Amino acid sequence: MPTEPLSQKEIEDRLRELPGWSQEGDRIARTYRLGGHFAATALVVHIARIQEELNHHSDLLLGYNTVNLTVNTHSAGGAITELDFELAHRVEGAAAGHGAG
Ligand SMILES: C[C@H](O)[C@H](O)[C@H]1CNC2=NC(N)=NC(=O)C2=N1
Repeated sequence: MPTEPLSQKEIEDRLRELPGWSQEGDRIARTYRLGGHFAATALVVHIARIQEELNHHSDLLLGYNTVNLTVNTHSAGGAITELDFELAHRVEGAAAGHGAG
C-alpha cells in the first residue's frame, strides 16, 4: 500500500535515489534555487499542478529565488510513505526542466 508508513531503512534507501532531498524529522524535504523570482514562482505553479494530479500536497515555501518543499502523508498519521517519494520524483523531473539546482 503506498500510504503505509515506510521503515527508516526504506526511507534511507529511497533518499539515496534522490540527491538533494533529505529527511527532516517526519518529513522529506528539498530546497531548489532558481534564476530569479519569476522562475521560482513558475516552478511553484508547476509543482501545484503535479500535486493536484497526485492529490498529494507538500508544504511549499517560495523565497526570492528559492522553492522549499517538505512533505509527509497526513492520512498515514503524518508518516513518510511511498506517496511522498512519488511526489518527490515528479517534482525532480519538473525542476530539471526549470533549470533549478
Ligand atoms: C481528501 C484528500 O484525498 C486528502 O486530503 C489528501 C490530499 N493531499 C494530501 N497531501 C498529503 N501530503 N497527505 C495527505 O494525506 C493528503 N491527503
